[in-house]
Amino acid sequence: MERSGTARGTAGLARKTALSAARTLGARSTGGAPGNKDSERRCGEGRGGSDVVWGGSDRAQWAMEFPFDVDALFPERITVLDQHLRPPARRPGTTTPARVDLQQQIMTIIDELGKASAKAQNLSAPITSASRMQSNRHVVYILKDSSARPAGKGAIIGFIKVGYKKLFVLDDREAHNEVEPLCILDFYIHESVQRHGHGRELFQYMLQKERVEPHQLAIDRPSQKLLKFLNKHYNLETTVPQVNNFVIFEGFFAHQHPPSRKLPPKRAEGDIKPYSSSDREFLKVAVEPPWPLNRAPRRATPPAHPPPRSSSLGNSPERGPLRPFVPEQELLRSLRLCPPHPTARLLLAADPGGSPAQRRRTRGTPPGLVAQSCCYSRHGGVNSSSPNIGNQDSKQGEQETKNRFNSGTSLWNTGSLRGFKFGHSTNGSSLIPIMCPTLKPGLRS
Ligand SMILES: CC(=O)SCCNC(=O)CCNC(=O)[C@H](O)C(C)(C)COP(=O)(O)OP(=O)(O)OC[C@H]1O[C@@H](n2cnc3c(N)ncnc32)[C@H](O)[C@@H]1OP(=O)(O)O
Repeated sequence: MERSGTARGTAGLARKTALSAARTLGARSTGGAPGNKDSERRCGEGRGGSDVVWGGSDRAQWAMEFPFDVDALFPERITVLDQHLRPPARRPGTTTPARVDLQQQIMTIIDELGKASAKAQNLSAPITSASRMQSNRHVVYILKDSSARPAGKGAIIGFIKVGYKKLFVLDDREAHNEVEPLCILDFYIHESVQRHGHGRELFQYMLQKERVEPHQLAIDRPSQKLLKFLNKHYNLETTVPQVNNFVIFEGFFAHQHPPSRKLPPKRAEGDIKPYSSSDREFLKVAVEPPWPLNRAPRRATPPAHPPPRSSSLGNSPERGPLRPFVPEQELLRSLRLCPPHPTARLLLAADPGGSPAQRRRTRGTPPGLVAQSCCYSRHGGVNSSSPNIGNQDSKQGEQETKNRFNSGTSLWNTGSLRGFKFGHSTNGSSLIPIMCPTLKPGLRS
């Protein structure tokens, strides 16, 4: 009996929430100082022309309303939630609904905040949701509006989500450092109350609770607004260029006390992971690389979404989408299995017999071919500028190349791609990489 009652309650709540979401992000953007109804006026300037109510009072508070009592759910002005999403202890004397209902309410709030934040940042999908919270060790700080009770239920102003992440960051001498700083992962204040100091209040509270200094933080793809915010309130301006999506500021390496844990010293370049996983990775565009790299197995299939953010400042956020790193051996294996590219076939057809010219070049391939510098081209194709062209009689080179790939056929250079040189066997059966000299972690689109 009780169960079905709870289920009905949850379904009712979900229905209400869905209705509400259809109106304005699941939570009604409503505001207005209590007792200030006369000065209220409706306007369509809110998000998506939603039912935002504007008030004329200086003390007017605006925020996100929910169809349940947010004020009772979150007794404190700022509530801290971890992956367990445990409802905070309620004020004495308040009726206590079933725990499952309270948790459902918390999940609704987080989901709606995540959607609102994504919309504010032009992200194709929320990076904050109840389910993502439950599956990560992140912490969310939620700021409620304690003064405005337009419907007697309180309202939510915004949130900040943080979490520790292992990152590979470059210092100002471009040395790699493996660290685990506290990262700002998502941050949002409702549009109607931005630039009222709420962001600072929340940020400051988080800094105190987490016991960190602003310069010790890493920021996951900060927006322009956040960069300005950090500059204004914390004098954070000069960034240390990175090859991943995180932004760190000058001073990050100055104090290596916790929570930024410096891990063992610089490794050989090849051992360093090419990027540090951002919470926004899953939003990235699946940029199809030219064949044959597009045949390489991927660890994750990124959804085909538009770029996660259009406006970002600094070095790291402006970089193009990163792709999951394909281990070298895996890549080589898959490349050997790849069928020849149609263009390669055409070239071969136009230049029958694997092209004597090509063969001559191949014969001239010196041993140095396998250690040329990387000359990445998105378009691949024939690399006529190869410094190897013209060295025709180096049998030693040919032999070395043959031995390297056990192919038994001669190779000609068809181009280079992301640190790999590609050669095509003269029987046209496969395009294979003939070098991978300096697979630099940072050299991505
Ligand atoms: C890792 C990430 O989470 S990146 C995503 C960050 N979030 C967003 O961009 C979502 C949209 N923006 C927001 O939610 C808010 O503007 C926040 C969270 C960035 C800041 O919260 P606020 O309550 O507005 O900040 P607060 O009032 O304390 O400080 C205001 C300062 O922030 C900066 N700022 C806030 N809004 C803007 C804006 N629209 N344009 C430029 N700067 C802005 C300015 O420095 C501003 O000072 P100013 O008004 O004197 O110019």
